[in-house]
Amino acid sequence: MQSFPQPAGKKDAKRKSGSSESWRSGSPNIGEEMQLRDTRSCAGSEHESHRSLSREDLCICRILQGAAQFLCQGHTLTMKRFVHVKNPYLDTMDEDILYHLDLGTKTHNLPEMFGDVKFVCVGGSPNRMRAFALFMHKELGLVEGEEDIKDICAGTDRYCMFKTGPVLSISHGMGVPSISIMLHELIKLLHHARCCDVTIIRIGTSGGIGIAPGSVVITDTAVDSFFKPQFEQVILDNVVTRSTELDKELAEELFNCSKKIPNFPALIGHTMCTYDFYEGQGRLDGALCSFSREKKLDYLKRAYEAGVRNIEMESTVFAAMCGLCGLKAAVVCVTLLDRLDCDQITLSHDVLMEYQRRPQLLISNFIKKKLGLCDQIS
Ligand SMILES: O=P(O)(O)O[C@@H]1C[C@H](O)[C@@H](CO)O1
Ligand SMILES: O=c1cc[nH]c(=O)[nH]1
Repeated sequence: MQSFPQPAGKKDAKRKSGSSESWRSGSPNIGEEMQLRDTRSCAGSEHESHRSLSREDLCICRILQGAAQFLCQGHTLTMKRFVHVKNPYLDTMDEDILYHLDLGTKTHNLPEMFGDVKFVCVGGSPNRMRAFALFMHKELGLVEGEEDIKDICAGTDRYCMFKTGPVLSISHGMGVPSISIMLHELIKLLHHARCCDVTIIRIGTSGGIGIAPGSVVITDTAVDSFFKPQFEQVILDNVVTRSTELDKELAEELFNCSKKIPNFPALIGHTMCTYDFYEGQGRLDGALCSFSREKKLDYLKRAYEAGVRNIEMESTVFAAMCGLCGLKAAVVCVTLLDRLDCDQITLSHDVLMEYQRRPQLLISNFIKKKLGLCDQIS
């Protein structure tokens, strides 16, 4: 059974313990969730319902009532969506060292360095993420020279990070453990920097199933090796199941964006995330293989029937963590081969580079559209 610690002096907000976490993107923190529920119950009779509420609850009620009045008067209320962490211990820490990023709350002015970040793009390879930052820099028409785009995490060789305008580009290495460490520190970084309305997109490579190599798959749902939309996180000696739903509206928006790029093969589908490139993805060419070609094809065909169009190694934990912390998230991966045809990646270097640039082009167009630079769509 999982129990969440409460920092001293904080309201004792108990959450249902268990192995499944249902709180999702944009939903309030554990404590906030309870306050809002109370708030809704006080809508009918102010006097009656306020009796059982604390001063904080009353305060929130008044803010919501004010907002409701504002809306009734015909105004549009835009709420900022902050990045939230779900760890009460963080508040009690004097300093937070983001070890693998070589950044910290005492050594760096994180709000000044990152406060304006609106788009975070992540991908496995450091070179790809550097290339993406340079490409974005040009596409945004920013004035400073390329040489100003330096690796912010140069003090460590674990990950690299580049910033151009409101876009942050970060490498995450290969596989769930590697991206998960990066995401813990990135999410804390965005939180410490008080970033709001952040969209995060993984731009990666993958193996396709039943689609032409070079296709760009925009993930609607990340699934595990059993085609389930979930990520199982082992916490102490418990398995906690987290949802891997991604933002469907964002996926649609990206798909619509892709239609405007000439000769751009893109589709929306499920993405399967595995813990291994070889046996885990049903390859016959690893150092170990204990299954037949028939078994492999049967598995991949069942994956296709379940809606899976590509396989990679990070999407489930990415979707789960971003969802829990209030980040609008998308996964956009190009396919390098059709796994129903082969296992080895035989693309020439040039073709591989061109394929890898496809998700970058789509995301660059999307970001420019969001920033109102539509006339500059490539
Ligand atoms: O973002 P990348 O291209 O690194 O994603 C996929 C999944 C694994 O990390 C890696 C395997 O080649 O590529
Ligand atoms: O087949 C592939 C290709 C790229 N990345 C993967 O995880 N699998």
